[in-house]
Amino acid sequence: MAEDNLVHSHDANHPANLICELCKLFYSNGWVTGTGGGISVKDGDLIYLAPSGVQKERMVPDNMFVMDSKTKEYIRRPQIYKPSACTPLFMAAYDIRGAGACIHTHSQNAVMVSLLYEKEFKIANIEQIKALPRVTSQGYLGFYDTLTIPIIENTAHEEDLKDTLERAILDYPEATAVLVRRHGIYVWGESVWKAKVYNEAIDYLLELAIKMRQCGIAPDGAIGSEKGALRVE
Ligand SMILES: CSC[C@@H](O)[C@@H](O)C(=O)COP(=O)(O)O
Ligand SMILES: [Zn+2]
Repeated sequence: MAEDNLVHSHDANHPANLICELCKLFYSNGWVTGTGGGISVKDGDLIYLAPSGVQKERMVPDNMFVMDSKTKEYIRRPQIYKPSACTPLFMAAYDIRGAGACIHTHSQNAVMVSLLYEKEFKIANIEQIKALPRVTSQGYLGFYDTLTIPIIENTAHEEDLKDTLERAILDYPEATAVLVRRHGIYVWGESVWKAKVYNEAIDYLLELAIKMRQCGIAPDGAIGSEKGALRVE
């Protein structure tokens, strides 16, 4: 079809190629196994989306949907597939935050944290926090800052998360991610590479927080508060 030139490129950084490459990487981290999760990339006025219900690590550029971000109409629509059920959630990150890419994972670290925390996840005083943006002002969080990620309730169907995800994005203007209880996480960024780094840094911090709690250390505790836990002097 004529629209094939929208997804055929020798450029490794073309969004259709990047979605396939990154989903393989995410699969190897256990983030998009069993068809769950995915990633969408925005390139100018074009939004690239994966098909629904497919093995995300086996996708090829030909499988990609392309949407016009202004009209919200598909300008490339592979007939044998439906677009990802995450599409309305990805759109929330594009429309409300002006994101350049949005990642959705079913990371077990995200699911575990959603079970351990009520309304929001917090972690402080850990070096990896410095990989995350301030969002409402220039620059990145500092070592002494607290990272906060809101948690919303899951719904029976992915697309029904849209309203609560949008509410959380508006209620937490400093957040670059939203956790979905018993489901996973949405992480977005200004570009595909920033979204990738934010997702990696957040997943690291979620995993660390689970381990800290297992050792009786509060992830958002003050420096030194861990002394009462397992530390041997
Ligand atoms: C294991 S099914 C998971 C889906 O319901 C959904 O949560 C998901 O993340 C992927 O949706 P998809 O429509 O395949 O892109
Ligand atoms: Zn999902």
